[in-house]
Amino acid sequence: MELETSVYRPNVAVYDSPDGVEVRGRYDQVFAKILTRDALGFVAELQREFRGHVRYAMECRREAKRRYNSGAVPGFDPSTKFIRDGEWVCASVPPSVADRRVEITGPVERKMIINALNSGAKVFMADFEDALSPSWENLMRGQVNLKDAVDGSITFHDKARNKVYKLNDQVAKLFVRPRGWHLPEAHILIDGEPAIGCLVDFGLYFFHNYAKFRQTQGSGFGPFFYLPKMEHSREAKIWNSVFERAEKMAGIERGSIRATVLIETLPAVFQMNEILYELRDHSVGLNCGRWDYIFSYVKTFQAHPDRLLPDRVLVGMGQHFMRSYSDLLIRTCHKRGVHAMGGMAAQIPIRDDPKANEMALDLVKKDKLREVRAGHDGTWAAHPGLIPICMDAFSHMGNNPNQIKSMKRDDASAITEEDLLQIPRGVRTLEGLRLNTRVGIQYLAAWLTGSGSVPLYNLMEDAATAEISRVQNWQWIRYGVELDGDGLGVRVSKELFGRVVEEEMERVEKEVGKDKFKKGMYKEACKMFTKQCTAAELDDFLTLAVYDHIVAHYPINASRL
Ligand SMILES: CC(=O)SCCNC(=O)CCNC(=O)[C@H](O)C(C)(C)COP(=O)(O)OP(=O)(O)OC[C@H]1O[C@@H](n2cnc3c(N)ncnc32)[C@H](O)[C@@H]1OP(=O)(O)O
Ligand SMILES: O=CC(=O)O
Ligand SMILES: [Mg+2]
Repeated sequence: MELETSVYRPNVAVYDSPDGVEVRGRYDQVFAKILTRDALGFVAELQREFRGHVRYAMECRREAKRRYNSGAVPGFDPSTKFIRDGEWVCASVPPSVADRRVEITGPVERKMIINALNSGAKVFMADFEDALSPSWENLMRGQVNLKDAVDGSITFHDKARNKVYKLNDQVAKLFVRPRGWHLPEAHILIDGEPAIGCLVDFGLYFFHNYAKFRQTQGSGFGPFFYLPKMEHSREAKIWNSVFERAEKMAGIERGSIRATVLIETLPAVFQMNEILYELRDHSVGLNCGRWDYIFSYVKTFQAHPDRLLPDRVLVGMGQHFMRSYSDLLIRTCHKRGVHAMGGMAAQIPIRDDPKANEMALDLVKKDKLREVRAGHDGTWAAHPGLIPICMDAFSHMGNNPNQIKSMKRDDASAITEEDLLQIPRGVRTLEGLRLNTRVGIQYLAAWLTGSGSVPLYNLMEDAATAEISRVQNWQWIRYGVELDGDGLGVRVSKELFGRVVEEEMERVEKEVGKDKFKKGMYKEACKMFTKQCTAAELDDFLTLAVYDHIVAHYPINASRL
């Protein structure tokens, strides 16, 4: 089916919602096939059953933040030592996803979904999170697209190129990543309050697709999910209960749904066993979400001026704390019988510069070889052009679908709290401040206009990478960091940052061209980014702080005419 959403027409119709549910997003006949009374009813049930637990988990995050801001550091929890030391394993890996050596990721856009499923990767992670700007249009089109993808009918007509896209016979296995627990969905009110974003993403997708997915993709298992940005096993426990509730509603066997948790916050690295334990009947591994992990390191230590990061470009997987995190993740997953997935290299193919392209691809190759040799069972690719390189690197596994049994990494059991927290080495420079600024502003301008992942300076940028730019700037300004490089002892201040912003905006205008600059949301993004970087208190999430700017409520009075 070709997706043709109707043109905006106010006051024509409203969604058929159950009691207590109000949809405030634009009405569209195509969206109405997703926002059915029964599907909304299921989302409302999830919200009512779990909202108290989610509220408590978010309060615990705030309490942990208060402790870190008073000087504490995260560490292993003595009260759950029995879980870390215990000899339990997770449910066995479903055969349909035993081999996940290369996973492509991308937002839930129609053409991207078809391209990703056809890309030759083993898995496609369809993203409602880091790679998606969560506007009503993007979210609802995403749901429509996924439904068409699961039932195999998805097509896309690129009118400019007169090219029709449809699925190949062989496609990647689909995983879906809902938003993190912290994000609300302002277009759906349940009992008068905004719905929890991830329960909307999960609930609607599960409701419409579980039966078909299990038949055509999961060989009796599924659907499959990726779970982002958790900080504690209590959050994994909520997901486990959500899965059990969904399985009960669908009348399918407990343990059918499987999920890979991203370990992408610093507190979560101390909870990997506990997270797997909570999800042991529904787990299919952990993944090194390296970009959010770096963001989380800065955020966790926002009040620790003795733990500042060097320039963003220097915080790679070679830093001791990053290597320790990935090694311990491999060891933990393989001990528990599940996949230890690698992460995303930010390089993407560079079309107009063969030499630069060769260097970028070489960096990707090295990163993937490091992952497979360390014992990872698979990796992420941001672009179809990277899949051959990733496949080639993971051919190191030979004919084995994964390394769960063969790479135990017992040596990594010696990794300590100090290893995981070790301060990364490197310089802090004016160029680092400049790069953070021009990337952060351009990313935000794209996000405000509906794009959640963009190519900038030949790298993939998404919400996680932009967060690093924001929080690093904030921290450097907050502590008046002395910059390395010119021997002048220049310190970062609001005034210096103000000049950098002005100069970088001029540069951006030149680079994108006056016309695009004027028509885009660069000035608005600049204002918001500057405000965030200079705020007295660090906002927890950039996308949460600016979310109101992409909320578009359907005119309530018109809808009742
Ligand atoms: C930190 C994290 O969370 S990482 C995970 C989240 N981030 C992501 O998923 C990023 C995914 N990648 C992307 O969004 C894109 O590759 C970008 C924005 C980085 C680059 O996009 P572009 O510059 O438009 O790519 P480019 O022009 O080279 O695309 C060429 C073709 O590849 C396709 N393509 C590019 N990336 C993808 C992808 N990830 N999945 C499927 N198809 C893709 C394009 O649709 C295009 O197809 P076409 O030739 O049929 O028109
Ligand atoms: O989601 C992945 C990350 O690196 O962040
Ligand atoms: Mg992430």
